[in-house]
Amino acid sequence: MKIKVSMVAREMGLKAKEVVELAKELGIEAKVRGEITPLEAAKIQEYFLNKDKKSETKEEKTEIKKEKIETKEIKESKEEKPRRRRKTFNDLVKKTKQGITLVKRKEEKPEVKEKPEIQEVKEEKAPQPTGAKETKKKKEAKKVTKPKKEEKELTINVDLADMDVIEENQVELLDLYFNDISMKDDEIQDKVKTKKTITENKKEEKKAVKSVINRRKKASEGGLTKEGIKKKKKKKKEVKQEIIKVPKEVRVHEFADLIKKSLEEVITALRELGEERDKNDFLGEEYIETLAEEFGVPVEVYDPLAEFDYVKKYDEKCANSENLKERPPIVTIMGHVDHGKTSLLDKIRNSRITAKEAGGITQHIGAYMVEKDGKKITFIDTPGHEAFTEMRARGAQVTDIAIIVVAADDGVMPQTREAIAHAQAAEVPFIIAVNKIDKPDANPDLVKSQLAEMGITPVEWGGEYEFVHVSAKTGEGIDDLLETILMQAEIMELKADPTCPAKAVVIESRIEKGKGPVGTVIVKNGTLKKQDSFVCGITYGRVRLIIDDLGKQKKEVKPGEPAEITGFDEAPIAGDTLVVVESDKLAKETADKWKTFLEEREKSKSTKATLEDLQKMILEGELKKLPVIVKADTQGSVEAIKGSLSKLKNEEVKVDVIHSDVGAITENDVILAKASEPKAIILGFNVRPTSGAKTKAKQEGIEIRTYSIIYDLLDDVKELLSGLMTPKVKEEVTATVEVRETFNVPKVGTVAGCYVQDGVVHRGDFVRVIRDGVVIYDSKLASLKRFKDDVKEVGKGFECGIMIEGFNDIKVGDILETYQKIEEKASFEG
Ligand SMILES: Nc1nc2c(ncn2[C@@H]2O[C@H](COP(=O)(O)OP(=O)(O)OP(=O)(O)O)[C@@H](O)[C@H]2O)c(=O)[nH]1
Repeated sequence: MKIKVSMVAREMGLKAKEVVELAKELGIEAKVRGEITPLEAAKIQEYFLNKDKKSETKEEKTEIKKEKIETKEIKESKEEKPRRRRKTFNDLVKKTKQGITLVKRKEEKPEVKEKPEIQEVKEEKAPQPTGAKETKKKKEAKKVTKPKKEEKELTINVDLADMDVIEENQVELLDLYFNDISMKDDEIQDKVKTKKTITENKKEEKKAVKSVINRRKKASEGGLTKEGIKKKKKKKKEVKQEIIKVPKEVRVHEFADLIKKSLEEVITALRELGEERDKNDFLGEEYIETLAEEFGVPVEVYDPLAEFDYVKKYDEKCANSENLKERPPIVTIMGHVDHGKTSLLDKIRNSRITAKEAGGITQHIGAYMVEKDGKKITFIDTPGHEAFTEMRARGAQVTDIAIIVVAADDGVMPQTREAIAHAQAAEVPFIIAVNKIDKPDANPDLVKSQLAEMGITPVEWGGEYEFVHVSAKTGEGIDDLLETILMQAEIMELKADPTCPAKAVVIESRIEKGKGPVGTVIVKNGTLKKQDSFVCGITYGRVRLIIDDLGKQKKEVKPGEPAEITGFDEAPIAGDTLVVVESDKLAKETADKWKTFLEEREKSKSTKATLEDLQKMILEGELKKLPVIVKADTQGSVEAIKGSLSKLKNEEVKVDVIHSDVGAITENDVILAKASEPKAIILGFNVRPTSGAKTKAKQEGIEIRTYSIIYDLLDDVKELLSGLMTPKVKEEVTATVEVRETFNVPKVGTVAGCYVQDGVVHRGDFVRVIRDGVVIYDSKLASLKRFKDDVKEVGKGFECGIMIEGFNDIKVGDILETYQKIEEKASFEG
């Protein structure tokens, strides 16, 4: 990738001509309207900064140390360039998500506190290079990404070599002062994988639920309400009361039991908050807290998962590791049937064997490592996206980089699209390996244009995706592929701390005669050693044997490396995470707790339907989109449906097509739907699910809907979206009541003697107090009586006694307007 001189100039606050002159002084050839490499840009900038520094030093006539100068510059740049935008975490996320970008960010300097804001500059689209030039450019670009001593020595703080393509026409400079760039690699990885972190989701959930509660409580606002007084009084009592521990996921009836209230009381309290829930519904954390306050019961909400989640505990413990070291990338190969996935895996493995470990016997353990230019790469030996997504669905994402194999003589096929959808859904960057390039009818350009149509544009066409021409038969391009993988790994800065206890992911397992349960694991962090006690999902054990992919016994496994281990109590499940713990006892205890937790969670989830889940999520502000998978009989239908679905959106909800393709609904679609967060709904047009897909969908609680008329499909989706939208609340006035007398009842409050002028007053109605034509209070009826009896309703022309919740200042002559709130299902207009 090259950068326009004009753009470099703009970034430096100079004219292009001045940049050309600086370049000349450095012996770099540059033209005002020309382009330079990021490294050249970096050199120019450093040179310029140093020049500047010298002149400053002269002026001040003081010897200032280099670091000080840097700090000063930072401050100055902050003052001088207020337009600069600070690099945000989202930018980092964006960066890593976008497949291959071309350059590596440099080490940041954590001690520097000042952070200049970064300016976004527009880059004109690079012209599409052709032929030999194209290859040259690519090579040049690649060169820039390699760790160069020269680059490492640079002390400049804003480095154009750190430029990163963010959007097609944009180039952004990384802010090297941004402290978070020093985030541990695992953190970055984790954050990248889950676009929204759990904490973010929590915050949003809390915010959303709070806003629902606030909205619905609006009626009782405006002064010290009875509830408020109640709360204050009860708070005093709380001091003496025992704190009740309530699990985060609790049903209404379980909550009632825990706080020793009747189910009726809890349901009524919820209703008063505007929430219609039945006994089996789950309460959100916010409702638990609000209800507890209402009842004056001190509670402590705890997350049962946190107690059992050994992986989370491990991550917390090892989060601030200071011994991060580069680790090998973990690669999965995916693609259409017969496009050469297995052949490619074999070729890569054999090239390693023949070249390096001649005589070594390849052990098929489910993963293997190769070395290229002194760096290791781990390949997962099970090609295909099923295993990849199954693992993700189990919460473990082991793959760092995916290779999508496309046969050059066959082009993009359904499973190519599927594989891409799976990688994209998992936010795993991918490289396209255009295979069978040796074949006479190979047409790599066709593959490129087919993928470009899907938005997967090759780098040489100005896009972001690396395409590598390979032949699994002749071995052509394999080196290039490995180089590209390493380049991507470098961008991702995959790091781990080998000094920590190990965390590994199981990728395969089996029971072997004489050895017992055997599992292949890939270590994600720490070093796994013989005799380590571990927990692994619901199983546990102690590492007895470690065998590598060449069949050799080993004493330990380092981060990024695969190995087969024995010592499990039971066969582990692929996708489960193994974590080393202090003792066998703790390992067993943790595994048992995990098992209990999973069983409980399974029980509690079993009554929840997908749609209900979605609806609840949207009500709680968690969900803004309805994830769907579209399968249809022809490409034309797929496009038409996708086009129409994309238009179905409003400010609250929208459809998110996570995958679409021609053909029957398969088990893979179900797996993908399951791995989506939240689970996706599968829409079939003129196609049906296979029996395997039907069974799997039933097992996994995935909804499949099939249609033969597009309008029916769209109507149904609109209906679903309507169901997911927050219901509209309409007010309906029930009566107009005149206050004719007031009575002060000691310890009870003011009772208004009223006459119903119009309509019918109901117990439980809301009420507005109108004095001299102005609404002075909005609340609810606390009681409705005829003479001394509580009544359900009082009609026009009758007298009644009314008390208003939280309001005693009622006066003769006040008019009460009673009303009801009617929830109307929102209707999606689109
Ligand atoms: N000429 C040529 N043939 C290849 C190449 N790669 C694979 N093949 C052939 O293509 C066929 C399919 O290759 P596989 O490696 O089995 O393909 P796959 O994608 O693993 O297939 P499945 O495992 O069935 O999904 C085999 O006959 C291979 O010999 C290649 O680069 N060139």
